[in-house]
Amino acid sequence: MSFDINNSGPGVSDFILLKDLSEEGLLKNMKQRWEDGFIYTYIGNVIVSVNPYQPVNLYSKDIIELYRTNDTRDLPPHIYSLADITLRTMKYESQDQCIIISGESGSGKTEASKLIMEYIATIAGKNSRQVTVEHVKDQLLNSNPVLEAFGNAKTVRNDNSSRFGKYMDLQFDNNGNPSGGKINTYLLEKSRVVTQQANERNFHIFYQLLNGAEPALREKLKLKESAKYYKYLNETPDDIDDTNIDKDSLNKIINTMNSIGISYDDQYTLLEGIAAILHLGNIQFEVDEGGTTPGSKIVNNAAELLGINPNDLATALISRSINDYAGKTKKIIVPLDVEKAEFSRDALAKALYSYLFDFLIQKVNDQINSSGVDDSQKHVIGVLDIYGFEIFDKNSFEQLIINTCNEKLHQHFISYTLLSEREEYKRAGYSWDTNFYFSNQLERSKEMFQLIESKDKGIFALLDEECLMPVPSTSSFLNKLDRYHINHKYYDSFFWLKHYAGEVDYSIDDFVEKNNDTLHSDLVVALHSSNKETFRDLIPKSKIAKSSRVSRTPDTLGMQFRTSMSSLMKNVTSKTPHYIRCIKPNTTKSSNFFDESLCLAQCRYLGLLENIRARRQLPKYAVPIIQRTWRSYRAHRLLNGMKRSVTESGNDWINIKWEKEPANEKLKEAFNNLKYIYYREMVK
Ligand SMILES: Nc1ncnc2c1ncn2[C@@H]1O[C@H](COP(=O)(O)OP(=O)(O)OP(=O)(O)O)[C@@H](O)[C@H]1O
Repeated sequence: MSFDINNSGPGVSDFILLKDLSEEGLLKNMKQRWEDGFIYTYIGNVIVSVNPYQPVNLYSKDIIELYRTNDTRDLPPHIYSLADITLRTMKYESQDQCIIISGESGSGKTEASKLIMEYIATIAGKNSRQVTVEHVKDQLLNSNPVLEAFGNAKTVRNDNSSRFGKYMDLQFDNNGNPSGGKINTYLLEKSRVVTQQANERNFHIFYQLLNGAEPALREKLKLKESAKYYKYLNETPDDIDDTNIDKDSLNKIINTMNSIGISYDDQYTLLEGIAAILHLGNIQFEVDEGGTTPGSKIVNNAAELLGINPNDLATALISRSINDYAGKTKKIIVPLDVEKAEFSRDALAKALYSYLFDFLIQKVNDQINSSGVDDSQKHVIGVLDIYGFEIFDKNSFEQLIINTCNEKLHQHFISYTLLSEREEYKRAGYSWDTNFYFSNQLERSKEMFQLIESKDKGIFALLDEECLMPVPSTSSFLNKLDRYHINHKYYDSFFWLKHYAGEVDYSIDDFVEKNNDTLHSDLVVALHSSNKETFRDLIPKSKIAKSSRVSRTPDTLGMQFRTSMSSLMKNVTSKTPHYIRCIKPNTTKSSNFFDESLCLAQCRYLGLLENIRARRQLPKYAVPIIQRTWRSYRAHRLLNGMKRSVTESGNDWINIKWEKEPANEKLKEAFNNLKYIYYREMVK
């Protein structure tokens, strides 16, 4: 289907106009539009996007130009419209903005974030110093394939699934021209480095390196040419299909790293680290008279690449110093059995990968962060592309973390977007009856966070407490959960949580292990003894400091998660939010099958129907939707507090009459440009 400026598609292009306000009505409209190639539909100023699973002719410079120069509400619903509003609001209100893209894996979040960036990069620099703008734009867009190589993987749900949350600030100078960007990442799925589910792959870069490296590079990194030789990669029967793609990809990645200014040395460090991880994965432990020993040749390979003395690496893998609490300040060395040594090895591989990932992000940021613009002169548009709610057959610690993060974003959506809007209407003198769904949801969120996060008896706190025990165990953790929460209405034993998006049965057996899954101090010390400065510098300073102390506070995964969540929420809540809700139409990546029950489940947990209902409760007079020009935009803001009444004009547009006319001429003129869409159905 090609883009037609005058065709907004079948059904209603804003769900608020639905005649049949029911789940059936919502799905019918969504299906009908999707089948005809209309993948976008509004709910007021939220965009619902349904993955087309095929190339669509909706994106081009010409179409961008249309959205830039027209009142976007006169055009078919489009992600460009949301990008345009965001950019204008940032410019004209001098306020930081944030676009939150949510939806489950494969629903199109990353594609949406790229489209937003393209739109902004294309139009933001109009009439400005073109060279700088082009540079920033290239840097921003080019960083994507590199981040995807290290942060994405093939999963059963998506061939190119982001296994991390990405928050990108697009920075602008005072004139609204892009001046740079900054990327923050969250919740990298480190466990994938050492194990993957059937038919899934490790992060792309491993295969790209193995299949794409020239013989000389492969020799330097001591790598064989196929994924099948590596334990961390060998669970993927369909790898062969991807070999050629991977081969080409490494060249592309290297070219892109060159183009965004990542030095040869830094690139080599990244690849050396990746190779070291592959060697680590092949280390097997045996038991002889002296206790556990690792296979020496492989240890040598990994140690050499990491610049560590092989004996130091081997010792750190097979033994561990622990705090002697009786003596308060002493550490004692305990040997590890094979299972624990394997655990240490995997912990090192995961930590190393996440350090390399952070290193890459820092290098990209060094290149895209705006220099020469002082912070007070910067405005930003943040784009958040993060995992959606997850319910699998087996839900582990990672799902608890991801789902808690989604609880936070859901709470933010309700409290910030809908309630703050209600307040705005109240201030303008209109009443908007309390919406029970939303007040209930807020109450529910409060209770849920009490259950999950409360400092003393919340789930994460109890888990940390368990991890501090001399012999932590799943059953003792479960007993604690039951003792404190068995009567909680969102909790049930063994252990089950009632999230806003559905009930999730968590497999608790490896929670303790996973929560404790951080690098033990001997491995930190070993890595820090590297004779290669870059590897030494990879380790966060706080880790190094902690490794030299006796500490009673565990540095658990849950704790790291809470810290990173609070920084994410701080970032998001300080900005004006805009929402894109992505829907995945089926699980087979098909462009012609709309799976109604799958879509319904997503509509439910995204709260789409309730969102529509809330919007329909807005005052029956008129709903200001969009601003035609800068002047009318400003007028809208200035006139917002004035009472107004409306008369029906017989079509979708209304005449508005202000009770008090604006005093000054300029405003009057602007006022005449002001356009309001009228929701006929809402006038009873
Ligand atoms: N607007 C679009 N036009 C065409 N194809 C699309 C569009 N959006 C998504 N797709 C297709 O769907 C695939 C999955 O989309 P995407 O990677 O953006 O999902 P995601 O929600 O980011 O998934 P994950 O959470 O696993 O990273 C894309 O690789 C692409 O093939």
